[in-house]
Amino acid sequence: MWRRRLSALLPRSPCSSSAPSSYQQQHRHILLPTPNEKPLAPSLLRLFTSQAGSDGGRPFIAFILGGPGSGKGTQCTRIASDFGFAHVSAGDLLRNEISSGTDQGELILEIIREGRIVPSEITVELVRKAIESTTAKRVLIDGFPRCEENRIAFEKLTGTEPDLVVFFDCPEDLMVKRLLGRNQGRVDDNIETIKKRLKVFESLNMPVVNYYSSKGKAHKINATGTADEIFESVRKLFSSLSMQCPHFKYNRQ
Ligand SMILES: Nc1ncnc2c1ncn2[C@@H]1O[C@H](COP(=O)(O)OP(=O)(O)OP(=O)(O)O)[C@@H](O)[C@H]1O
Ligand SMILES: O=c1ccn([C@@H]2O[C@H](COP(=O)(O)O)[C@@H](O)[C@H]2O)c(=O)[nH]1
Ligand SMILES: [Mg+2]
Repeated sequence: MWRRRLSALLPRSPCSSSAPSSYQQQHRHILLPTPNEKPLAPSLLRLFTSQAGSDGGRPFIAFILGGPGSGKGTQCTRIASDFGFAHVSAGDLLRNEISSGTDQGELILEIIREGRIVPSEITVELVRKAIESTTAKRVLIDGFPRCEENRIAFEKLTGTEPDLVVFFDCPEDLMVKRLLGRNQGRVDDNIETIKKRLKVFESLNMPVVNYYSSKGKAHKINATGTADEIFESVRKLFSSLSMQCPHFKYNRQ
């Protein structure tokens, strides 16, 4: 199931930047709010009573989405530690390819430097391998899918959809401030590339968030405030899953 040929499955339209689609405009309003210890909506509850994460099946998969600098990586580290998830960062997988000097490393570096999206053939395969090689029962996929083409390619190749999508909602000015202060030597943390990444986020990443919202899978988290404050909302969301869903057991093994 995880090993279908990706090139045959890719949709025709590439992940290229464009103005927000009418689909995007129409669906922005339907994100689910963060639960405040309230019961999950029936549509979400159905998702979490599936067999994902149970013995013998595939792991429980959560896509973690949000703009550049919205705090995905920061929050994923905490979720992984408190709720027993493996943390797969698509950006880190791509950066590993660059530092390993693989054939595709140079192409990936050029694309990341320009704030564009790496072809699905490359990223989906890296993400698939990472999921397949983990023994964890719960996996966070941080920063993927980046566009509808990525999403469709992943779903076709793996024959699966995420069980949960978390969207970190953050104003642009705050994201820019955080990125400029990150100081990790990333080639894309400069104002020119950041502006491009923000455009790509609006035009190509948001349609993915909106797609999963329309399917009742996406939870929006307010990503302003301190990392501790944001994690409090995150903790409520993941705790509510564990209370209501028999297959989402997060006690450390
Ligand atoms: N709530 C917060 N308040 C202040 N700074 C934060 C907060 N969350 C994260 N940061 C800092 O902002 C920077 C970006 O955070 P992080 O790397 O988690 O974002 P990201 O969404 O993973 O970004 P990217 O998409 O570029 O990988 C980091 O330096 C991080 O320490
Ligand atoms: O699925 C993905 C994930 C990332 N990229 C490229 O990498 C950079 C950095 O990603 P971060 O998640 O911010 O670490 C991103 O701007 C893209 O250029 C990608 O193409 N596809
Ligand atoms: Mg990150």
